[in-house]
Amino acid sequence: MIEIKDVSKDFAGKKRAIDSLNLTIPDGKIVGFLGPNGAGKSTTIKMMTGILPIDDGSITLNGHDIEKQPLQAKKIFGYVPDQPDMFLRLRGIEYLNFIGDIFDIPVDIRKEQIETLTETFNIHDALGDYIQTYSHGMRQKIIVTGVLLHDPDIWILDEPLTGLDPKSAYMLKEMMREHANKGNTVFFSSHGLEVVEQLCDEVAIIHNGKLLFYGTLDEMRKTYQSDQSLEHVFLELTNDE
Ligand SMILES: Nc1ncnc2c1ncn2[C@@H]1O[C@H](COP(=O)(O)OP(=O)(O)OP(=O)(O)O)[C@@H](O)[C@H]1O
Repeated sequence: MIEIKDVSKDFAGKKRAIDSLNLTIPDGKIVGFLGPNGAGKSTTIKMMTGILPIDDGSITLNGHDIEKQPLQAKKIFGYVPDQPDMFLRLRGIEYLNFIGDIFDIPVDIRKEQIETLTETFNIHDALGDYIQTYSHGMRQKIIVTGVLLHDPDIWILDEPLTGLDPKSAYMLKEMMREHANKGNTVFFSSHGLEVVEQLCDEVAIIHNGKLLFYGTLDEMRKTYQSDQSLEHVFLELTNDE
């Protein structure tokens, strides 16, 4: 479970990026995080993962405060950033072994998992290459593989499906469902409303740093007395005019 309590964030000289955000993301569900460009999705995710400091409020992951207990909190989540341009000077296999080392994954289990996951995502043949030479989708897949390798309870994924080929996107969606069905937390941001409609148990919609809606799609339709698609309600909700 992720608990965001009264969180605010300001960047110097700009309007408030996140404004008193309260959101509890439960276990056992896939929760989609939606909002127009600049709404505050990545900023929220970066505060959840300890990349950005929180100005006001607090965030806990399975009870561990990300700022007060960063090591405990960081052990239990995996994060896929929206821009997977990291560790570019490492070869794919070096990156995965690095993840294996920091999370103490025994070498035999690690080897087997790397084999299976990279075959699934079709990047096995590129493991000896530098990440620098990977395409955007391949970079995403190596980071997703790293997350799956250490098998954290909580998955936090920032636009994980953007840039993935159809088979890899399908596999990742299946894995997300399986992970949630086991009682874990899956939270992901997306601009793909159809994917969210198809995959998520609940959605959170943010706009101008404020939460506009949180609940199931059925609840959303009831609240807004609409039998229309998520796209329709989303556009209505986030229309500033
Ligand atoms: N490092 C930063 N410095 C200054 N302003 C920032 C920084 N990061 C984000 N912002 C601002 O915070 C607001 C929220 O941005 P954020 O990246 O969280 O939006 P987003 O919902 O993830 O958008 P997108 O869908 O385009 O990825 C925007 O106004 C953005 O300009």
